[in-house]
Amino acid sequence: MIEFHDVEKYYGDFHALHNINLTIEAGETVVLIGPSGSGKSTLIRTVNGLERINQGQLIVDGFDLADKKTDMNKIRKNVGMVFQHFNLYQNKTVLENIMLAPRIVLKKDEAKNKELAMQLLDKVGLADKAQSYPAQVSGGQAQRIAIARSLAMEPKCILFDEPTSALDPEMIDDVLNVMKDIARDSSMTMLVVTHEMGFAREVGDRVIFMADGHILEDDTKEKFFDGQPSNERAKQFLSKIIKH
Ligand SMILES: Nc1ncnc2c1ncn2[C@@H]1O[C@H](COP(=O)(O)OP(=O)(O)OP(=O)(O)O)[C@@H](O)[C@H]1O
Repeated sequence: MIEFHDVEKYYGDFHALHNINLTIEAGETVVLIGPSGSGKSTLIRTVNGLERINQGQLIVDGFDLADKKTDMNKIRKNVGMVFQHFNLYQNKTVLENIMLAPRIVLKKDEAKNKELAMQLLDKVGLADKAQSYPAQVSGGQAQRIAIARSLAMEPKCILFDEPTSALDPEMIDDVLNVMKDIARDSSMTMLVVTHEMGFAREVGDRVIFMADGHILEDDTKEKFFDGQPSNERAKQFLSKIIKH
């Protein structure tokens, strides 16, 4: 479970997150949307400690992230992240990319590590790429490998920061389908920043709309898409993105 209580985040003088209060239950899939610069990335990056909060309380899986004594390595083991750019190690095979963190961080047994890595590659439809190098796969394939790499740590929660926005259009669906599979696994908590409203409609539990560092709307997807958001800016944003 993730709990934000009165969270504030500043970058120097710039107030990036205002009074964030939010509870995300284990297993939920929450989609964050909003205009550019509204604080979506900042918010999800606080969950694994990539950005520290300045005020308030943020509890992730029982750990208080505002407490300087909290061991951030424990958080990062439980909270995976997939970025817009996949950042695979170019000089390692696809299989090695997936096995690296569990080997180093979890000290996982080699045979078990390899078994899970191959299962995950199969899950993302790329078992035949195990011995390839990142330069030999497409962007969409690289992103699916990055997702498998994140899952190999067996996290309880996974954060996605615009995972499809750097991809060619024909590759987006393959990545979204992998993400939908993960979302349907009720044990995984997912926070997803995306403009893919089809994803939100199909597998999201909740939709959060942010603007200027504020959460202006936090609805079930049914209320957000079918019942209309109550916030005027959220309404305008929605009509714009649905049109495109
Ligand atoms: N490291 C940083 N230092 C200073 N300002 C930052 C930093 N990171 C983000 N910001 C600012 O904080 C605000 C929120 O940025 P953030 O990336 O969280 O927004 P976003 O909603 O994810 O935007 P986008 O959709 O464009 O990625 C923006 O005004 C951005 O310029």
